[in-house]
Amino acid sequence: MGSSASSESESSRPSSRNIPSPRSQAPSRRERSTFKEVQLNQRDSQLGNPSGGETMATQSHSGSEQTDQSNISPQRSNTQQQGGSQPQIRITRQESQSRWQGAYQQYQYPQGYYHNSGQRYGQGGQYGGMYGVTQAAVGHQQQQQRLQYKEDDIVFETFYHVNGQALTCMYKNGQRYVLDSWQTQTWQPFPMQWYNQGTLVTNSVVKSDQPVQNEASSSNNTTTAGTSIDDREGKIAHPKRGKLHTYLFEEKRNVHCYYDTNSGTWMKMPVHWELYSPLVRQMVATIKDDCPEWKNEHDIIATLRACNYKPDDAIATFLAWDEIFDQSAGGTSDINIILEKDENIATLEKKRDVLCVQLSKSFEDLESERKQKQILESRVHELQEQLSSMEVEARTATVALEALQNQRPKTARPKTARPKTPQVEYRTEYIEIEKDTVDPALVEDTATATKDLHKSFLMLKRETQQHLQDLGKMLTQVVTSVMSLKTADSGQSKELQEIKELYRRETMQRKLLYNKLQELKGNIRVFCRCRYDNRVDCSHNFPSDQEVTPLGSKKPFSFDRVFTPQATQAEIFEDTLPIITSCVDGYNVCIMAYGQTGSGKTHTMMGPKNDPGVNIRSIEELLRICSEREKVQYKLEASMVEIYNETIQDLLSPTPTTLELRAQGNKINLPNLTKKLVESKDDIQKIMDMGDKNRSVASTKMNSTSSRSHLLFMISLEGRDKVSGAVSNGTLTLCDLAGSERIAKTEATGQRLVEAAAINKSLSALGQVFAALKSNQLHVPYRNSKLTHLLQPSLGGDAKACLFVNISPAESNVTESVSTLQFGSGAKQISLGQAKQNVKKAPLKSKNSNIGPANWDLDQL
Ligand SMILES: Nc1ncnc2c1ncn2[C@@H]1O[C@H](COP(=O)(O)OP(=O)(O)OP(=O)(O)O)[C@@H](O)[C@H]1O
Repeated sequence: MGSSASSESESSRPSSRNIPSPRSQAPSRRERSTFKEVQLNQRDSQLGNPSGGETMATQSHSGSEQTDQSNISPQRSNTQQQGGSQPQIRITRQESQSRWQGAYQQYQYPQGYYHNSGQRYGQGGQYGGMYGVTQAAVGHQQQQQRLQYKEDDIVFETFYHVNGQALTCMYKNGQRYVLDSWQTQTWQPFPMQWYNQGTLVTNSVVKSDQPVQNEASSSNNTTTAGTSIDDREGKIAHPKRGKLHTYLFEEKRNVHCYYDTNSGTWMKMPVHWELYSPLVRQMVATIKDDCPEWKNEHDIIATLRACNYKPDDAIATFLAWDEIFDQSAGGTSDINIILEKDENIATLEKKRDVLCVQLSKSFEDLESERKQKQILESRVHELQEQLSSMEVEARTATVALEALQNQRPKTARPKTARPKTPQVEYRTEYIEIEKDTVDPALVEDTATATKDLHKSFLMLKRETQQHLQDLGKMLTQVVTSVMSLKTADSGQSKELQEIKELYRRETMQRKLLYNKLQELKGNIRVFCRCRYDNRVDCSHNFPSDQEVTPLGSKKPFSFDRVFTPQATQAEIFEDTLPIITSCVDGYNVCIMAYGQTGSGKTHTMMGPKNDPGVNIRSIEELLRICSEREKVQYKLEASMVEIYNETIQDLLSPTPTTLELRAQGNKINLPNLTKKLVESKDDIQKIMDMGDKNRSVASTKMNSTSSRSHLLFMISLEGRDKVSGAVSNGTLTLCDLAGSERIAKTEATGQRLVEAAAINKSLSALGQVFAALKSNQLHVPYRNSKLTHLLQPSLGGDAKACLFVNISPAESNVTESVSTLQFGSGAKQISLGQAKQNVKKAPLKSKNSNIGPANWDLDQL
C-alpha cells in the first residue's frame, strides 16, 4: 500500500487481518465470497449473534473450517432461548451437510424458485432462522418433531425436495402427510425416504418478538453458488500505482474496492480514485448531464456509493438534499416548503395565464390588422379599376371630339384665332362648327360633358393618389406591427417554455417532498381496528390512539393508529387518504386487511352499502382527485380476482375463468384478466356487485366461503399530463385476506384441511415477505404463494402499503387477536425503502410545435 493512498483509505479499510491471501493477483470469485463471509461473521460476532444453523450450514457448504460448533446436537437455538414461540433445532455436521447439499442443489436449478437478479439465494434453512420456522429435517428427528407439537395440533409445513419441488405437508396426530396437488386435494402419507431428500419447513406467520437473523447465509451462498456477477468487476489505471483490479462488493457497504497486491487484501477505494474507473466516470457524466448544477465530482461519487451505484437514486438524493438544505437555511418545515411550492406553482400558473391572454390578444390584433389590410387592398383595387375605366372614357371622348373636328367643313373658320387653352380652342371651334355645320346644342353638350369629365378625372386622380399614399402608410404600419408582434411572440413563447419547465420542476419537487414526508412516516403503515360487537364487552385496552393492550398482555402493541370498536368507517378511511394520493401520482399502492374470520376485514374493506368501507371510498377519492387535476387526463380500470386454494379466479369475466400468473422480472401479469373502465361512482358499485355475484357463484362451485379465499380488487390508473406530456402509471390493490385463524384441532377434515393449508401457505408466505423486507433481505420470497407473487409489485421496495390488522373484541378470541397483533407488529417494522414513481417523460416535441397555428399565421403574413 503506497503512502499516498494509505492515509486516505485507513479509516475505510475492511478488517484485512482475516481476509485470506489470494492465490494470484487477480482474485477469484471464491476469494471475494470468503471476504464477505469473514465480514459477515465478524458482524455477527459483534452483534453477539451465533448465527444459528444458517451460518453453520453455509460455512459447511463453502468449505470454511468454522463448522465445529455445529457438533452440538440437538440444541435449542438462540431464537428459542430468547422466547420465540417456534423451537429451532441445531443439527450435527453430517446432518447439516446432507441437508444443505440437498437444499443447495435445489436452489441451483429448479423452477427459478429463489432466483432473483442473477443471484441465487440458497437454503430453505434461511427462512428457519428468519421466520422462526422449525427445521424438521432428517428421518431420525421425526420423533423429536413429534415432541414439539401438541398432540391435537395440526401443523402445516413446506417440504423442499432436492429435485426442486416445494410441497405442502401437514403434521397431524403424530403423522406427516403431503398434499398430492391443489386439484386432487388428497393427502398422502409422507414418504420416509424423503426425510433424506430435502428440507421440511414449518409454515408460521412471523412474530414480532422473534429476532430476525441477518442475511449472511443467503449472501454467502450467493457467490459460492457460482453465479456470475462479474459486471461489478473491473480495472482502473491509476497514474501512480498502475493497473489495479477492482470490484464492487455487494454487502451493504457497497463500495468500490481494489486489490492491493502488497497486503494481499481488498481495500476500500478512496473516493477520488473512482474517477479513473470508466464505469464510475460514465455514471458521473450521466449525473452531471442531468444535474448540471451538481459540479463536485467527489460528492457525486460519495452519493453514488451510498446509493448502490444507481445514478437515478443518486440524483433523487441530490434533489432531496437540495430541499433539506433549503429547509435548514430557511428554517421551514417540509409542509411549509410544499406550501411554498404550491404558491410558486400558483404564481407561475397565473403568469402563464396572463401571458396566454396577452398572446391571444396579440393574435386578435394581428387578425384585425390583416382584415383591415385586405379591405384596403380591395378598395385600392376598386379605385384602380374606376381610374382605368375613366381613362378609357376620357380616351373615347377625346376620340369623339377629334372625329367631330374632322367633320367640320373646310370653309368654316374661326372668327378669331386666340391662342388659348385647348378647351377654349375647342369651344371656339365648336362655335364655328355650330355656326357652319353642326348642331350647336350638341356641340355645347359635348363640350360641357368633356369639361366635366376632365374635371372628375383630375379629381379622381388626386383622390387615388391620396388613397395610395394612405395605403402605403398603412401597409408600412401593418408590416411594422406584424414584425413587432412576431418578435414579441417568440419572446413570449420562450418565456412560456421557461414557465412550463419551471412548473414541471416545481411539481416534481413538490411530489418528491410529499413522498419524503410519506417515507418519514413509513412506506408501510399499519393500522389496528378492533371490531364493534354489541354481544360482548371489549376485552382489550387502548392506552392511546396508537396502542392496544390485549387481554393478558402487559406490554401494549404499537401501530400507526389504533381504532377502537367505536371508530367509524369515515375515521378509518381518513388515515389511508395520503396513500391514495400517492397512487394518483404513479405509485403502486396496496391496502389490505388481515385478521381472523369475523374480525371485521370485509366490513373494513367493503362495508355495507349505506356505510361503505375503504374500497368504495378509495375509488371515489381517486375519481375525485382525478377530476380535480384538470391538467392531467386519467384513465381508471378495475379488475377483481379471488385466490382460493392457490388458484386465481377472474371475478369480472362473464364465464368462470381461472387465471395463470406470468412474471417478467418484477412485473407480474395476469393474461386474459378482465378489466372494466371506471368513470363514475355508479361504475364502482356495478363492478363490485358483478364481482360479488361471480364470487358467490364461484364459491358455490368450489364449495368455499368468503373467509376461505383472498379477494383482490385492483385499480390501474394511467395519468397523462396535458402540460408536460408525462405519463404516470399507478395501481391500487385492495385486498381482503382470508381468515387467519389457526386450524389447531383435529376435527378439521377433508376440504377444510386443504383450504386451511392453502390459507396457511399464503399467509405465512406473506409473513415471510414482510420479514424479508423487514431485515432488508436481498431476496424476498414473493413466489412462495400466489398471493404474495401477485402482490409483489405492491409490496416491493418501490411501493406503498397499508395494512389493517383486524381483531375481535371477544375474550374467547384473545389468542387469535394476539397472533394477529404480532403479525401487524412485525409488518410495522418494515421499511419498504424509497417508493418509486412510475412516470415516463413525454417525448420531445419539435422546436416550434408549442406555438403551432400562431406561427403558421405569422408565416402566412
Ligand atoms: N366495526 C364494525 N361495526 C359493526 N359491525 C361490524 C364491524 N366489524 C364487523 N362487523 C360485523 O361483523 C360481522 C363479521 O364481519 P366481517 O364479515 O367483516 O368479518 P371478516 O373478518 O371479513 O370475516 P371473514 O374472514 O369470514 O370474511 C359482519 O356482520 C359485520 O357487519
